[in-house]
Amino acid sequence: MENKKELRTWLDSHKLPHPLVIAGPCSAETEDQVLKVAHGLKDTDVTYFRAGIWKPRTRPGNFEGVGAIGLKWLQRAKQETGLLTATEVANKAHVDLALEHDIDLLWIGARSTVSPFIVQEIADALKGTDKVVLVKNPVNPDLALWLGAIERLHTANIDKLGVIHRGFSTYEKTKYRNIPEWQLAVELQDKFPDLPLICDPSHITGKRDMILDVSQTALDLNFDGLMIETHIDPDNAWSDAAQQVTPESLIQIMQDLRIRKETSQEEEYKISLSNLRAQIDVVDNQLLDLMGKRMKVADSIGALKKERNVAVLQSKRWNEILGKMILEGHDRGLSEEFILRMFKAIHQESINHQEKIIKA
Ligand SMILES: O=C(O)C(=O)C[C@]1(C(=O)O)C=C[C@@H](O)C=C1
Repeated sequence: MENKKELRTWLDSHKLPHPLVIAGPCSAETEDQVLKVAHGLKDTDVTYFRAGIWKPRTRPGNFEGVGAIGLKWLQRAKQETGLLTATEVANKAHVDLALEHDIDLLWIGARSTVSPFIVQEIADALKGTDKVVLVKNPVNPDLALWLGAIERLHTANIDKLGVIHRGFSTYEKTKYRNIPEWQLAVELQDKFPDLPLICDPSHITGKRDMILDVSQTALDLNFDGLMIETHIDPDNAWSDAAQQVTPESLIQIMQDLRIRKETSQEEEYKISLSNLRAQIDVVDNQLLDLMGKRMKVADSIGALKKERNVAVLQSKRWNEILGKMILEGHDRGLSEEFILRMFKAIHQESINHQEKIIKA
């Protein structure tokens, strides 16, 4: 599959003066709840009203969605508010029911994107549909798997496509529910600049007070839209209570977000930017020179270890370096997360260099 301008047509046809907004409750709970949220979102920046009808839950025994009856509530919400409708589908039966009820936008969830069998089943069921179909990233940070799902839909003649970035599962405890790994979204934009890219800050953060911040980062990275879980009474929601916001908060978030232009044609801006970029180029070259030098020292250590028959990995020394660099980095305004990533990569490269020498 190749990038093409037409991938954006469905999004551009909305002619929005702001990012696309998809909002609504994590789960449809009752008809009254669905309609109240929808009315709260009427006449706002929201274009698509979302609600989960079938909920994939990590453990059994939790609320798993109201099922097909909720699709009727979505239809009623559309009639009463004019909002287009959206829901998640995870198999052929869901697709058939969603199409029967004329749902406007369907998305494939992160737990389905990991399974090529499921994605293919959904693509076959959707063949040739004129509905919008969005694919959430797989739970693991695998760009090829994510794009593979898009390709299956594209091959099934589905033209109105897009992706949703909802972050990635990790065993490590972080401030996020699902870590954003923004570089994957940046890589995806490099490959498919015209494929609409939506951010789901609700699932990335898991906490409503972080949603504005993550949404702003997404817009700063040229995302085309946001999917934000919105509930009339978030604390008492039947699923994902901590990450839902009220319609009023959503309106406030949209007001607080700064929408920046992709670039500026002003001469002064262009001159300042090119000066600064020249400085970045100089520093990048210095960084490479230093890395090259460091690896030469590692080569010498490798040769010494070979001579004395000593193991390459020296955990004590390595942990000392890490601890010291985190402190030094902090003094220079560098985050611990960045220092860890950078030095882990440097350490790995140093080990690779030494291995080469020891095995020679
Ligand atoms: O100090 C060593 O023994 C090294 O081999 C160097 C180095 C490093 O690159 O800093 C590499 C591997 C060890 O695990 C520890 C540190």
